[in-house]
Amino acid sequence: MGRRFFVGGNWKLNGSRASIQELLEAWGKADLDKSVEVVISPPAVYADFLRANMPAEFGLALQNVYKEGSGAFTGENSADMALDVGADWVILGHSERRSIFGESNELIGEKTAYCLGKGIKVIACVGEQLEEREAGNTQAVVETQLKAIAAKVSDWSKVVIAYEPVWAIGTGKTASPEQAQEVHASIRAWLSKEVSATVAAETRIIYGGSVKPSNCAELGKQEDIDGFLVGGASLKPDFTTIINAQKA
Ligand SMILES: O=C(CO)COP(=O)(O)O
Repeated sequence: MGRRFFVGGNWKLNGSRASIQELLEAWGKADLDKSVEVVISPPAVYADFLRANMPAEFGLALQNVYKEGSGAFTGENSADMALDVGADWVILGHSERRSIFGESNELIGEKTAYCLGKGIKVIACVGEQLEEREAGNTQAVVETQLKAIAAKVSDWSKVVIAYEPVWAIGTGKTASPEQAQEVHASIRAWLSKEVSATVAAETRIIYGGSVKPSNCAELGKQEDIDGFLVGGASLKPDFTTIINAQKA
C-alpha cells in the first residue's frame, strides 16, 4: 500500500476571522493535488468556523487536547469536543507543548491513549533540540519520544509521525533533505524493529521545520518523507504550493 502524502498546516497561536477568510479564498481558487491529504490545525476557537467553511475534503486537527474528556480543567479542550466539532485529528507532543508548557513523554503518551481510544487520529511529534543533535543524541532522543507514544498505539493507521527538529522550527533553518531523510529512515527502521515491518512500511512520517514553497519539492522527494507539518508558511495563501509539492 502506498503512503498517501500528508500536508498539515499548524497555525499555532495565529489567525483571525479576517485572515481565515483570505486563506479560504486562496484554497478555493487553487488547483489542489487531490491525492494529498490536507489537514488544517487552527487555534481551537476557530475550529468550528473552519470546519463549516473550508473544503469538505480537508481534515481538521486541534493543536492539543487534554487527557480527559471533560471536567474541572480550566483552559483545556478535549478529544471528545474536537470530534463534536468535526475534527478528525489532534497534534500531540509538539515541541512547543513540550518546552513551553512542560509536557512530558508520559503525559503525551496518556493523551495519545485517550485520543486513539476515542477514535480521533493523532499527529505525534518528535524531534531533538540543537544541543542534542550536536552531542550526537538525535536518534536516542527521538527514540525515547517515540517509545512513549508507540506504547499506547495499537492501530497505526490512525497515527502520523511528525519529525520536527526543534532547531528548524520557526527559525528559517530548514533541515537539509539529507538530514531529514536520515532521521526519517531511522524512525522507519525503529518502527520495523519495535512494531512490525508492515507498520514501518505503511506509517506516514512527515517533516516539520521551516517548510516553505521554495524547499518543499526537494524535501518531498526524499524516500521516507511522506509529507509536511507546516507552521508559518501555512498561514499564507501560497501554502497551496506546499500542498502541491509533489506536482512541482
Ligand atoms: O512547528 C512547526 C509545525 O508544527 C513548524 O513550524 P515552522 O514551519 O513555522 O517552522
